[in-house]
Amino acid sequence: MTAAVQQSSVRRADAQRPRFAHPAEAEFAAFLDFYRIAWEYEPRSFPLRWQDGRIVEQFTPDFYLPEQDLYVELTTMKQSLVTRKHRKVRRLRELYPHVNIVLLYRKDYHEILSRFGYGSVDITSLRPDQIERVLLSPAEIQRRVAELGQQISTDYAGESLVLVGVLKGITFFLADLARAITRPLAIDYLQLSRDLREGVAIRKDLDLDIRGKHVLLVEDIVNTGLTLDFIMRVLREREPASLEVCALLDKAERRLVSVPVKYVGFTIPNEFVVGYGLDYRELYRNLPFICVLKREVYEANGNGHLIGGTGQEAAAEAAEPSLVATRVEVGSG
Ligand SMILES: O=P(O)(O)OC[C@H]1O[C@H](OP(=O)(O)OP(=O)(O)O)[C@H](O)[C@@H]1O
Ligand SMILES: Nc1nc2[nH]cnc2c(=O)[nH]1
Repeated sequence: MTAAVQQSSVRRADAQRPRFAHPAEAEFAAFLDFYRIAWEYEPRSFPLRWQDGRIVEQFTPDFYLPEQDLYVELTTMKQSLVTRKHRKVRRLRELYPHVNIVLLYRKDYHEILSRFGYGSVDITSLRPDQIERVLLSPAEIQRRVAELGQQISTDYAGESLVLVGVLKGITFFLADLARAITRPLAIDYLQLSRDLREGVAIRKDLDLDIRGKHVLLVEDIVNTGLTLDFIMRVLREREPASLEVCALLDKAERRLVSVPVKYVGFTIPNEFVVGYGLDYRELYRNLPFICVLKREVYEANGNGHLIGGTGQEAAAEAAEPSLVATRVEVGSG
């Protein structure tokens, strides 16, 4: 079964956007949307003071970020406002010690990102303005990987399996998926070489004998399907008891060869993506989220940070604008 569910929950349609009391709030909401951080606007009021049993003062923080169970109150540099807000936040913390709240200045918006797993944006020399858009946040990836792990554990009940990862893009997905699967499993790796004249070949073969084993081939992304088709044919010859595929990302509209992908994390549009193992000329694998790069990042020739020479063409090809779609879907196998 493959269920396709629209996955734009954190980006709401204009009609659903609340009426913000202040432009700074609209700006903060846009910032959260860009990084695909879920938010609610003023969902709860906290009574702060009572008189004769009646509430005479209450505080409604601007935002609630459910993924971190965190309330955010925005503030400006205007001292009178800041002092009043500090007092309210202090009082709220006294009365409701279990409630997490931060008072946030505009200049500090980016600080909040580390709480949501975005700490590597700076250390990998990928500036936020080089990101066309964040396609999948760390939280979205982790939720889906957990679901895949559960489903695979159920499907392989009573069995053990061999996870075969295709290097190198698989690094983080395989590590996370393996820990989300509750069946006994072995892990092995394949690496391929690609040559324009000689085609695809195995550069690093499996260490394990997979004959009679339940093999789950794990890929970071399926695009044309040519890589997967080659690997499936090689592995089938070794007569495993079963052979299935789990791919984190599926660019279904790019498919040239039909390949059976039983478990799909996300069906994504035809854009060149990096992060969470996926590279552009060996960079950006360590981003904990998946994003589309701005064209100028991969069109800027001679960038001293870049390594290798094949990604640029792939990126340009994969980002063919006429084929760009705008949806991300979640599929379950
Ligand atoms: O469906 P296809 O069109 O064949 O493309 C999918 C392949 O491309 C990527 O590998 P890449 O060559 O980028 O290697 P890497 O994993 O080392 O980054 C990915 O890991 C798949 O193996
Ligand atoms: N990094 C990366 N590798 C790919 N291989 C096929 N498609 C992609 C992509 O979008 N990003």
